[in-house]
Amino acid sequence: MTLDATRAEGLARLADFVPRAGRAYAAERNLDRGPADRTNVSTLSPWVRHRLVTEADAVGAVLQRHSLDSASKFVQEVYWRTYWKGWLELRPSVWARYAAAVEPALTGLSAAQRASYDAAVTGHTGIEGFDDWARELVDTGYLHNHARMWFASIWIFTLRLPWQLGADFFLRHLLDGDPASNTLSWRWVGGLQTVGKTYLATTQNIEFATEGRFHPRGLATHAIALDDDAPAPTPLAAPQPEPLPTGRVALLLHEDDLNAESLASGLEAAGAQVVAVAAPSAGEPRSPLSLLSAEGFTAASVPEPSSPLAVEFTAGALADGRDRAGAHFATGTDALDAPTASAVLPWLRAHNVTALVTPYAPVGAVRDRLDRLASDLAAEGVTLTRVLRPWDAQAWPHATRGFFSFRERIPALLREQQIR
Ligand SMILES: Cc1cc2nc3c(=O)[nH]c(=O)nc-3n(C[C@H](O)[C@H](O)[C@H](O)COP(=O)(O)OP(=O)(O)OC[C@H]3O[C@@H](n4cnc5c(N)ncnc54)[C@H](O)[C@@H]3O)c2cc1C
Repeated sequence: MTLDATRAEGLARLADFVPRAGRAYAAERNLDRGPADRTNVSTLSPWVRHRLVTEADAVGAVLQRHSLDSASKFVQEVYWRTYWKGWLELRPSVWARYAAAVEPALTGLSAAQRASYDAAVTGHTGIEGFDDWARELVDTGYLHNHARMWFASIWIFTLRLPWQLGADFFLRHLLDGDPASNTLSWRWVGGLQTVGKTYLATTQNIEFATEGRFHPRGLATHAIALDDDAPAPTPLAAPQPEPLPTGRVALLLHEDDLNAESLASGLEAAGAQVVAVAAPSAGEPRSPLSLLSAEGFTAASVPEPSSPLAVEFTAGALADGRDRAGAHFATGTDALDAPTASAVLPWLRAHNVTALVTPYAPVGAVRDRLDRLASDLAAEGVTLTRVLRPWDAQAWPHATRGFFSFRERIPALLREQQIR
């Protein structure tokens, strides 16, 4: 994986992948041929995760070349991301419970479990494939979807380690580490997401889909769904677009949405004039354990509480998003130490602005941070308006049930987006 965290690189990868996004993707996407050959998948997720490339960019480019019928698998995969984001948005307590469970899961490990955990995250369990994926994840920041499923299944059902710690390990190291896709996929493997349905990794499937590279022995032969201490909550109402401010506004970017250019027409139509652009110079702590580690919690002394690759990728993405927005709005740009009131207020005063806009951040660490910022700024008479993207506003209300009912909406959602 290159670490070029720019929209230009993401679009170049998308253009390269488009010819393979139709029937070839549908036929071959489930094969994990290893890090040297990723041509059967797009590897776009780190760019999409930060919206250096938007979901509309990816689906739009593919449907320029292929019919929806032949590219249906690719389009559905992109909509899995949208679905997971929407599902969590309607049930924010699932994120809060996961985040709160990580520290007790770590401190509650017995000595034998801690040894097993340390072996798992450093690739020393002796389980063929699993150890290779642990090292590949740390070395490259990427794993094929099936390797993620096998890894999570072996973590939960063979090693019997708490799923929350595996999810944290992924979140720290994946360049595409994403609160919704990661947390809910781990829950899905463990049988918490779709009641009674688990995912069991088998030697046969791994051997087949890795084209014989791995033949792990001693895997669990049963996958009994994990117990949930609280069933999935009733979905909340989906967020609605807020009225946008008029006149001079400052734009604060963050790592969850670095495509301010595509929000510009909505801002302009509302009469908002962007006169200053800023973004933090670094992303939020990658995971609940990274956050604890940053706060000095010693039991969080896990190997690499913040993956240097992921930290670097996010910082690069923030700089690229900031520069492009500055060029688009023809304003100066600033890099803030952090999106806190103590950094934001002097910046706003320097530009003589009291209205701040930011792309809507879905449930996760950035959202937690922006909620604190909004309340601190309100006390100073500054409003923070979150700009909800039509892509999310149109799709999220349908994430009330399972993916299979959500996916029925895809053709209508594409029409609303005026894609095809
Ligand atoms: C345990 C587990 C953890 C995961 N954690 C993450 C995560 O933190 N961040 C993340 O972006 N994805 C996560 N995924 C989903 C999926 O594995 C990755 O999105 C995909 O492998 C990215 O590789 P790609 O870009 O080559 O995908 P492609 O196959 O080329 O798919 C195209 C795009 O569709 C989206 N996509 C594909 N599959 C999924 C999926 N199952 N769920 C959501 N979006 C999908 C991604 O944006 C991806 O870039 C996880 C899956 C599992 C099983």
